[in-house]
Amino acid sequence: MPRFAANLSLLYNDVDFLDRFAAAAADGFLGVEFLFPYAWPAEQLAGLLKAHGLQQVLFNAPPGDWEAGERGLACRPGREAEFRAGFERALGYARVLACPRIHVMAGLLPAGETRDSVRATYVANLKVAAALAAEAGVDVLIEPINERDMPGFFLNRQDQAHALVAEIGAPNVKVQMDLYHCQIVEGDLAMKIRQYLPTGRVGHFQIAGVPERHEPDIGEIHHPYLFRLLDTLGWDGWIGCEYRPARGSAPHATSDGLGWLRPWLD
Ligand SMILES: O=C(O)[C@@H](O)C(=O)CO
Ligand SMILES: [Mg+2]
Repeated sequence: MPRFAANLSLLYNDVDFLDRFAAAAADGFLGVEFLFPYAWPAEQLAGLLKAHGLQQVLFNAPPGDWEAGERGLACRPGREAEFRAGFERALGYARVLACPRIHVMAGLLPAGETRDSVRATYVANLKVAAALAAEAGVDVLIEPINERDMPGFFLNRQDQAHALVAEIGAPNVKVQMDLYHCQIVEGDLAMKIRQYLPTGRVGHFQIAGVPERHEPDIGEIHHPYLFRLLDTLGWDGWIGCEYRPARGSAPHATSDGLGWLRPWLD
């Protein structure tokens, strides 16, 4: 049976961030993920996880200046020291939160650069992150993201991600297979899962309805088929619920829209 984690950056966003842990636990989630924890002390977040019986399953390394539009530093030549310092900060949080994986966002292509011209920078940065993470027993995840949501993002396709994982050559670097992005960029989700899951190089899944990124039962993907497929293929990791709730009304919009999840929680 798939295990579902609530993405606390997108779900329960009609309550304060620190109240989302309790809300997720009350809805039956056993795991949570979020984008960035850095506005709060790690110990405070660890206390909330413990109080509500939750596991932290994923969060992101610092992405550079998010407010200024940056979406990761890994592919940015000249930012290597900042990338490393940010990743070390993330590892500190991972230790306190007992979180076994960190997502490293690739970043936007700098003006005048191409995917080929920044590839060596990206690979070198990921090798550094992988070595640091290995000492802490943590996996480093890389996520292909669609360019409608993030124009100019370096990493967009599953085949590109798996080729990079092979080139980086570290056992703790894996792909974060977000089926929402995968559907928008490539489609053919079931066949992609069948192709990549047996490689052992998929470290996490995420889901949302396509194209609006609302609940998984809104839109063009039939998720129950994919959940059964993941079960059949023996996936025992997590599926992050990373969508913007569209049903119900505040302060219960997320809970009101969880009808799709209930059959899978038993
Ligand atoms: O899919 C996404 O957008 C996220 O998983 C992420 O980490 C970057 O926003
Ligand atoms: Mg995602």
